[in-house]
Amino acid sequence: MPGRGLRFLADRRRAVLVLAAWSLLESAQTFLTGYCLARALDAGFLAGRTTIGLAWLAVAAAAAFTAAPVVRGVFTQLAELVEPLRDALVHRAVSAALHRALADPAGVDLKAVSRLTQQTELVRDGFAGLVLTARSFVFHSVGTVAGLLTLAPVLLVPVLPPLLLGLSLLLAALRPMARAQRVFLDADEALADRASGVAAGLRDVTACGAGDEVGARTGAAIDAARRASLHLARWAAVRTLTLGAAGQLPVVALLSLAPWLLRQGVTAGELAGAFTFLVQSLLPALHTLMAALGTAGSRLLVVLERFAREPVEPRPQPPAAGPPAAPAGRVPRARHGRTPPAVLADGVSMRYGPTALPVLDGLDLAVAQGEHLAVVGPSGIGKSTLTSVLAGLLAPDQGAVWLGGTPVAGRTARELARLRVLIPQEAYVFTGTVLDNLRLLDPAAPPDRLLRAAALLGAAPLLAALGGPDAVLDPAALSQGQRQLLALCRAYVSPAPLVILDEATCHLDPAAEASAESAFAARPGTLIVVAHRLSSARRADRVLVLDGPRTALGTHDDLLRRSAAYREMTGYWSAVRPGGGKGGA
Ligand SMILES: Nc1ncnc2c1ncn2[C@@H]1O[C@H](COP(=O)(O)OP(=O)(O)OP(=O)(O)O)[C@@H](O)[C@H]1O
Repeated sequence: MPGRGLRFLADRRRAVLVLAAWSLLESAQTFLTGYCLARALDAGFLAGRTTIGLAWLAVAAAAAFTAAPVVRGVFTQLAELVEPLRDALVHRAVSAALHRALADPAGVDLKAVSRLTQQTELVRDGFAGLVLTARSFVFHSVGTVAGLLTLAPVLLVPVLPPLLLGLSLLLAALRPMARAQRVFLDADEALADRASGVAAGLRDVTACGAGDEVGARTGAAIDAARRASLHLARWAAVRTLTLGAAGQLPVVALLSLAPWLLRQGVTAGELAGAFTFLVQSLLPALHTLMAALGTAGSRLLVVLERFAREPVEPRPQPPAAGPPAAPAGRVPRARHGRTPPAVLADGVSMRYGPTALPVLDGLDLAVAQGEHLAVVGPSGIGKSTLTSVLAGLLAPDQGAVWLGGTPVAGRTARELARLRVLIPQEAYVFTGTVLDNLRLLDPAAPPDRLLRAAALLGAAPLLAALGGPDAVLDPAALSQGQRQLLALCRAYVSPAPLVILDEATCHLDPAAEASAESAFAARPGTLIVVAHRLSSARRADRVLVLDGPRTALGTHDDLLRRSAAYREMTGYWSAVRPGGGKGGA
């Protein structure tokens, strides 16, 4: 990074030199301010020659009047340095976003917007601030040292040692300060990612009964952010100490050694001039430099690192989730026998408010152990509401639900997790290894079982693309389909006998969806799928058509004969996509 920075400045040598020339004029001003005051006192006012004193002050005032053109010159040259940097960053951010979009057309790179706007502006402001303050400090120091040397070289004795000590301390603290800032930003981002991941997958987390586990992981992220923030605050204190050493100590030393300096032949005017150099020029310049280094500097470093990490070449495309090598054949399923049904809903009604129309109105449903049921219906009719009620996430206003003969009412999240697993559309994936993600619902599951499940569900190529089972996942880097595949693997190995997929395959392509559903159908247990493609409904043993008063239950062929709602729906699906899809893949 420093190498690239130097190369950037070397390419703009002319702007740097002109900026240095303007800055030299600024240090001449610094020099004149203290020097004229010393002469005004010694040769003028203290010698009883008021006119000469006033004349020296007039020279200092004239020097101050040149400040405006100097500042204008400085800022013009600063723009010559800063704007090309901004253009280069925008170019880089756009290229990276386009390449990312080409690599994953379904993915939405929200960070690109931040890089284009906020992060680019952060770099621009931070870089401009640093150049401005660093340059100002260097030239004010040159002006101060030149002034002290001209007035009386012995004045450097109290000033130079604390100044050099403070600056060395600051230089030594820069790296650890930047590290602390980087750790803080990383921890902060990790916390934000985790919080947004949990928020997006809250239904998944609740449905899985993984609240404690996710709470512990989120708590750990909060602790890490708190520790990083404290560490950063300690370095801010060190920065203040270095400011004290470099800026205030020379003033204290100058005042303390004043009697000795007077004995060395330093005049009162020279002492006042030296004091002016320190208090009016060096100290403010040092103060702004420290502030810029402490805040803008470390932020700049971190944001620039982000830009540098961003690939501007197309990334290798992760393989699409393909079908598993050989989906196992259907396990023979017990039909309604003496065993209790896997799912029994008895007169279930559900409305979202006292005055709202019921979404479910006296629904009766029995799903046999081992059965595969598809639920279809127009958007907003209540399919997700039904899955939530069956999974025990929503308590019905009337009626009751039993899973395998156990009433769901009053069960804890852990108890429910043993009875069923519900995978919604928004899959929850967290920063952790691939295996940790897969065994969220069964922490004791051996790795080979997890990998077998992944292979069955067609997720093996994805796992390989992610870097293997022990690779650490970045949830933000995963597409919706990839997240869904991981959540499906997790559900597959769950010990729950009932799996409910609420459009949990909607981001997979039809082939991947078919193999995932076949794998679930072959899994011992019962499967309920909210279908969003005709093909998905056709694969099921029975189909529940949710459509208010036209609600019907039967096999695909049976429903085609007797349910107008089902015929309309299949007609719509076929018209939208002859292959049977409703879209969304
Ligand atoms: N938390 C809620 N509060 C109030 N109304 C809700 C809530 N959740 C769902 N609804 C309403 O209940 C109805 C059924 O919603 P639900 O999500 O169950 O339908 P859906 O068939 O799954 O829809 P889609 O296919 O679009 O996902 C809709 O009118 C919806 O607006």
